[in-house]
Amino acid sequence: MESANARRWENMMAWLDSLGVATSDLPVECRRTPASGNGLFSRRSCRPGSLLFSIPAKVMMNMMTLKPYYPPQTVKSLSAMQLISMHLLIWRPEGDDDSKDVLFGPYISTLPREFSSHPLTWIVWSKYLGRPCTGGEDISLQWLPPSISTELQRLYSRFLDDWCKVHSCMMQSPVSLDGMHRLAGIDQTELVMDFLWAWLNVNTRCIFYRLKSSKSDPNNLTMCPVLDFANHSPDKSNMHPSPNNADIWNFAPIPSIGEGLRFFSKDDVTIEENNEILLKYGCHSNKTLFVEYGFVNEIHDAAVGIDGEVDVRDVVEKCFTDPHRSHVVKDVLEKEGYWGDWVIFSTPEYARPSWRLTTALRLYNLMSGKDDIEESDIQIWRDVTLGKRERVSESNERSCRESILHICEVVMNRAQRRLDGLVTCSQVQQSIRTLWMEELLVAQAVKDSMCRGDGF
Ligand SMILES: C[S@@+](CC[C@H](N)C(=O)[O-])C[C@H]1O[C@@H](n2cnc3c(N)ncnc32)[C@H](O)[C@@H]1O
Repeated sequence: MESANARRWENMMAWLDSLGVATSDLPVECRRTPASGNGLFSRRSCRPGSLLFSIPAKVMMNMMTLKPYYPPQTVKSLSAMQLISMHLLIWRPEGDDDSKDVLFGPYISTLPREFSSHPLTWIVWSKYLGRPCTGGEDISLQWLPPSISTELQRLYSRFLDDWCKVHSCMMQSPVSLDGMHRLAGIDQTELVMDFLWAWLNVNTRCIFYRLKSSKSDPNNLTMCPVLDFANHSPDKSNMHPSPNNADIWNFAPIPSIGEGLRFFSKDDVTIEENNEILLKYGCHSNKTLFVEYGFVNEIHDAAVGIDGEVDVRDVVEKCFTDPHRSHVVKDVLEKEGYWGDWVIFSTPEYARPSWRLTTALRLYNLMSGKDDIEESDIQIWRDVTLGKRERVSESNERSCRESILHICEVVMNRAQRRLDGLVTCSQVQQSIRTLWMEELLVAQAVKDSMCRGDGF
């Protein structure tokens, strides 16, 4: 590990020790990985189901541990995401220095110092600075598949909403922390860039942590030292958190900051010395991984078929060429809850359009050649959606199959063109290639399935 990283890790260990967390015998440590930044590695062999490390509640950064240090109206008006991001904004380390936060400084100092390879950075740079991101990848946002761009715009809106909220909150009820002096001297654009750094740290590192009485409360999240060095693997994860009482009994934790978290090796896995400790962040698509975390799962063996999906909404909307028919179809689909979220997907076992996509195409094709749609026709279509009948008609099914084939052709052609154009390959470009490759392979698999006459 580079010396700065090693020193920051050691400082965090000393800080944890000072707060009563025994770290001298910790079986894990931070090391540099070839392609995933820092990672967590085992210092010795760990038996299946053994405790790897415990993180007490008081060293986690979340709404409850930050609450005592901010005015009540600030805490009340901000979400957990916003409050933690604001705290990081205030205490962002300057240059290569350590964070001056007396509460969480040694932890904050271990966080990544920049996010130039994260796609949200490219969008914020282009909007605020009017130029591509430097010091990282000169990647044009135009290279991204359309559904990724749409999702990235949504992330950008979330980021902007949080920034507006934090900014107005800091204006209305100024926080009297020493760290505010640093912010007073910087301009607005720099401030947004600092908030971007803070927000991306929270968004890429926060985990679910029960703090509220409702399980689905969005404020049930925390930053967790040590754990947040763990990288993701979809199929080789060897660690899991153990549920605590609040999770098991489904109530807000006592005490209010929670009981902390304990992490175990999986019951069927022996972790050998020097193995990387990996978590599964969730069953996320590559679209989500790329937009939220800035990386993708590699495609390992395309020959056996891939687990993948392609959001084809933009292609479908372009297929809806007849403006009158499209308008009526959109109306019905919106009313019945079937507008958008249309994907084709594949697994090694099968490939097909999603039910929502098939449902939309059935309705569109039902209207083929008609100026208007009869309620009785809609009822037939509705009966299919409700499982009361299998199909609208044989010819409607054939037209849908043709529409799906057309969608696959469009997706394959544009993916191939993009892949031909993306020749130089940095790590970021490799991720973008993987996104296009997934589009190509999934569309090919769905096309093959349609040509074979498989049901959908
Ligand atoms: C919780 S942090 C993990 C620690 C992080 N690697 C670091 O250097 O601090 C999550 C971030 O790690 C990186 N990451 C995690 N798993 C990865 C993987 N399988 N491949 C590439 N990058 C990964 C991504 O940048 C992601 O946003």
